[in-house]
Amino acid sequence: MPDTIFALATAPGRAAIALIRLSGPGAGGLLAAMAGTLPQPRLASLRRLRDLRGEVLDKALVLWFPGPSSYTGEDSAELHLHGGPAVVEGVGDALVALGARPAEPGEFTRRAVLNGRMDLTAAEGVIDLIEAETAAQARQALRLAGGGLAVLCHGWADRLAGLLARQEALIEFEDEDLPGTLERSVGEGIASLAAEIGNRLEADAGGERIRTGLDVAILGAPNAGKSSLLNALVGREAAIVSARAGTTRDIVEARLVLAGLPAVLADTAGLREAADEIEAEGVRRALHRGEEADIVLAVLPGDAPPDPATLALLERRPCIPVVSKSDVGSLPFPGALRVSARTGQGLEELRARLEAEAMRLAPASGATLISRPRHRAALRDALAWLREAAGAALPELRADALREALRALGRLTGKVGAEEILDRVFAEFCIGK
Ligand SMILES: Nc1nc2c(ncn2[C@@H]2O[C@H](COP(=O)(O)OP(=O)(O)OP(=O)(O)O)[C@@H](O)[C@H]2O)c(=O)[nH]1
Ligand SMILES: [K+]
Ligand SMILES: [Mg+2]
Repeated sequence: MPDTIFALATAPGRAAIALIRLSGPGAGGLLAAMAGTLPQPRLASLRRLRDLRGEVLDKALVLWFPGPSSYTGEDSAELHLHGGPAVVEGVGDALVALGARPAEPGEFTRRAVLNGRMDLTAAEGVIDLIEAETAAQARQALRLAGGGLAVLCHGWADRLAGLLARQEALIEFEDEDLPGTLERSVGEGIASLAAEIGNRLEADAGGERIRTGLDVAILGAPNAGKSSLLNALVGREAAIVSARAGTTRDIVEARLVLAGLPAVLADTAGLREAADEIEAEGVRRALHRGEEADIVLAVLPGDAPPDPATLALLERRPCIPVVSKSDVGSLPFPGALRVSARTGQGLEELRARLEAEAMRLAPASGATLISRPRHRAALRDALAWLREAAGAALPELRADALREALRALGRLTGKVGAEEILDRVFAEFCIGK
């Protein structure tokens, strides 16, 4: 029998209200012991809560959610306490004395998954919703938490199971006169399923970026005005600016939101022949960041000829060329945006360009469901096995491949290999959820 667990579900510290949740077979007994009697299910009741000695701990709103129609699927309760640390501690102590134990991070949602109240992808949506910093992220998380991916996967798994059953019939009754249409229909079923999964993978290409946000890097020669540009874009003095070349030696990060997506804007050390090992490390970090970033701003000072290192960078990867210091010079450069951190000229256009790029990389329509590498890997696996099944030379091999495709979908929804995958997923959770 599972333990009865409890946790503070609201943020710790002083607040108007602190919410403690309870879940497990002992939840009803605990609630009755503290509140006198069990209140009516799902109706808020005002009760005095007492400890084992009968001492009043708080006057609180309590809710009773008998299983299985609760968040976790178990008997559960909520205590809406006055939000002082002493009240919360007193109630926690009383719950422990009555036999409950503090919950592990994510343990409530984990129980919900184990009790079939939601699948693993919906649980991930719950974490994402808690972590969401922008509207686009929240929309994506809500769709996931609402079972958007789960419903798709269950539909695919059902069809796959049907195909597998027909394929097995083909094997079992090989000598009998099964209609050739059966074999053909299995083949067609595999092809249409593969096409659907493939389309979804393609349509959701930017889904992971919506969840993780975008990486934007500013690169260019020393004194090109990179740090000034960072500060101008984020509207504060995040990086040190000076007339001395080589001011920035390490990466300086600042956050901003682009078209509803969180982004990290990274200022880097100027690209140059380094004079010592610290400078060399700075340049190495800059170049590395430039390779990894989703978007690179290649800054060329408007009052000097373009430098070879920045030109080489522009050759190597797609960048947005930016001519800086447009108030003092206007180097002609094809396709470049002209900006001045000093006068603010061109900053609006640069921002618009960044937003357009962000939308191209991660369509923030909220229509995406694939939001993690785990989702993509499992669907790619399922797709690879479907293709294997389509090309299989023997009926037995085709059945094996279909079984593997079904397992891949099962890993995605948490039906297969649950424990270890659950551990990994719930490691991200906070306590009380
Ligand atoms: N006139 C003018 N000067 C600018 C502008 N932007 C930067 N500067 C000046 O250019 C010099 C270098 O600016 P930084 O922002 O430190 O340049 P950086 O590329 O970060 O330099 P390093 O970190 O040393 O590589 C400073 O003296 C700035 O005041 C601008 O838009 N117009
Ligand atoms: K500088
Ligand atoms: Mg700098």
